[in-house]
Amino acid sequence: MSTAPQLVVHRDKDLMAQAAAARLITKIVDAQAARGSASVVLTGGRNGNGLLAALGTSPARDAIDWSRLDLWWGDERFLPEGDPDRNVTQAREVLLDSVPLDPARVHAMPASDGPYGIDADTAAEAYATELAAAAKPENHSEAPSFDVLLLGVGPDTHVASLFPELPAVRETERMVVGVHGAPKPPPTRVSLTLPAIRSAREVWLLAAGEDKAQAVAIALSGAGEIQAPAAGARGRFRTLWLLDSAAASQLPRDLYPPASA
Ligand SMILES: O=C1O[C@H](COP(=O)(O)O)[C@@H](O)[C@H](O)[C@H]1O
Repeated sequence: MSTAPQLVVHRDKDLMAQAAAARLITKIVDAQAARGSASVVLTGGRNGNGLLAALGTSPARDAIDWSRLDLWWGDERFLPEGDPDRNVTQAREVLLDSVPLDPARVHAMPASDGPYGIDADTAAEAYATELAAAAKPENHSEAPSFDVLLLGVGPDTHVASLFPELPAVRETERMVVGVHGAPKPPPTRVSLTLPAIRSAREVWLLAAGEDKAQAVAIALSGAGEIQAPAAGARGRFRTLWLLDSAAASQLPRDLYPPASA
């Protein structure tokens, strides 16, 4: 199953982050009530970290049972453990170090000084093995059925570390790949692929700011996923674009939804 994108436009990026955080808290609490635990795939970048920071200051964060939450990553900059540019380092700083997570449920992607050495392809294979171990037979996928998979949208329409025209966005079999020659530093990364992204129940794409406006308009106007990877990111039950008004400013009239403040 694949879902048509739904759009929610907020007044500005702070309100977008707070509303997305509130939405995520509800989704996690609901999933824990329905299935005992919840699984969320985190994204890096300004909007992903903005959401986590907003979640950290929300009084409702205590509604989450943090010990029954699995966290995964959509991509990672392939750098040494603790490097300030790693997505997991930034996520720990803005939120993860201040909540009572079960460390065994925090599935960070390998670092370049980790057990798989400096080979991003081997690191990607190891992460794929970890995903497969968490997948259930009824998922019919080599990846778990994540409750929510978050993706920041880059100004060039990249999501996770799937950049336009690079081999990673063309992958149709593997769940995780090493990325080489990324146009945004660092050049070496590890990323979920579109098939892995599409195994999620819900995919939420986050974009705020004028510099994202063109990417949002292109991805939502029928572009192909090889040229505009964000266009290929879809959830099985829901695909939600969470925007601020600046990022929505170049959307064609027929796509622009009423502002939801
Ligand atoms: O490098 C990355 O960029 C994207 C988007 O980041 P942003 O700062 O332009 O919002 C991010 O989602 C991805 O996880 C990250 O590795």
